[in-house]
Amino acid sequence: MSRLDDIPSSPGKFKIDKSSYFNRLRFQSSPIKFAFISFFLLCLISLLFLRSPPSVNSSQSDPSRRSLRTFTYGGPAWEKRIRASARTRTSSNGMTVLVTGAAGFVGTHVSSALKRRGDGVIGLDNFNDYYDPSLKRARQALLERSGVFIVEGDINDVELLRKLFKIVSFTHVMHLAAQAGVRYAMENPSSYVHSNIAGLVNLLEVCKAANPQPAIVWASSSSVYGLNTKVPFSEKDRTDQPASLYAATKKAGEEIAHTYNHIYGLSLTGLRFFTVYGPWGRPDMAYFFFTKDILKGKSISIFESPNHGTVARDFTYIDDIVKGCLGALDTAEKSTGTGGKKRGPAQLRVFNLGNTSPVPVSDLVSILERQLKVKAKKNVIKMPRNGDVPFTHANISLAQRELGYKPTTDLQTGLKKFVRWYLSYYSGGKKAAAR
Ligand SMILES: O=C(O)[C@H]1O[C@H](OP(=O)(O)OP(=O)(O)OC[C@H]2O[C@@H](n3ccc(=O)[nH]c3=O)[C@H](O)[C@@H]2O)[C@H](O)[C@@H](O)[C@@H]1O
Repeated sequence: MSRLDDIPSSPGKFKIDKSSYFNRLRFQSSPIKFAFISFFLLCLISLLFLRSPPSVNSSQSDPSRRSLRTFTYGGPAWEKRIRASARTRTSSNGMTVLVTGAAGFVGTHVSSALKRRGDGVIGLDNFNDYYDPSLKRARQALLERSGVFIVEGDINDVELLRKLFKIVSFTHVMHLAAQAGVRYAMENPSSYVHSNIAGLVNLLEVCKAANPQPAIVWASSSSVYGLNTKVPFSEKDRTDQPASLYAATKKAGEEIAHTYNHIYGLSLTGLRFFTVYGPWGRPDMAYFFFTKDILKGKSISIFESPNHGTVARDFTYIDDIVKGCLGALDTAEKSTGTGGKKRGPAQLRVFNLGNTSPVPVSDLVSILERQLKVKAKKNVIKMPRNGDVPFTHANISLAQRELGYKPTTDLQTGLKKFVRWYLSYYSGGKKAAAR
């Protein structure tokens, strides 16, 4: 029984009055009818508009829950900054590199190293808030002082990418923009698909259509080895058992790279980074937030594998990674296609960039304790089912042979540099870290 039927007095009359009123509206007054329908449609459109994802220059959408922002670009002053930043110092054989994710940890260091040696560099970054964007802004300011301009935009923005390729004839793309982090993939899976798969495809689409096509070097990850137990991890080992969605998207990226190399003749080099750390690092990584928490007197969780086994990582210092990136750019052959058509076989490579000496996480904590001169409040727990793997260990002989890659910084030395930077960046040490 509907609630209307509960009305005790004259329900018929009530109903008759109501229907005759609507009958009058429907059949006798077309202007009122028109106004009523228009108002209804307007409300519906507004509702749909408000519910749809925000547009970025109206050519892209961002399903990530974090990056709800729009970008503005264009104009003669903007183009002038791009041209200035892209200028090479050594006019003969300098590269012109588009660095995506330039305000990120590795992106900042690579951009700065390229600029220092005279290459032309244009950065691209969407400045999302996966971690404190003010750190990204500080890195941007650092790069600006050395003459690197970062364009604010997303790799999914096809119009922006086309525009950049129209203004600058990039010889290389160093693709570092990605949704990083292993554990966050369980919280926000779509951001990984958006950046690491859709974004990569979008970028490769623009690269394949460019004339000339650039050579592309991009960041894969040690996480592609997943549950592989054969150590040290070699590029020939199986990578078909990813333990996290993050790893799965990086593995997918390697397959996508194969496709674009095969169909369009794009020169592609994937670099499997092994837990990169150092100054200007990522606050979502363990060594970074352990430092912060130790200084704040907060307890930290140290994971252990089943049967009290240690969890270890082949921690790799940022300067060594930068050398590997530059080595990959320097040895990258030209793409063979033009304007979307393949003209011959092109280079396709994958390299491990690790340190070759895994260190237990508990040792990492001991080193931090010594350098911070503060005892950590340790909470040893069984590794949660969060996508983490128990250990990583790189075999780097291929990168050594082909890129001249030779890591020289051990964890103790690298962490010392990180801690020095951390304390000076969050000046005031303990006090500032507690902010
Ligand atoms: O090598 C890689 O490819 C990956 O390296 C890191 O991932 P991860 O090695 O897991 O680095 P952290 O998140 O800094 O963790 C380091 C170690 O600390 C452990 N950990 C982490 C968090 C925590 O609370 N406790 C803890 O013991 C982890 O299990 C891991 O063994 C990066 O976060 C990834 O983006 C990157 O792709």
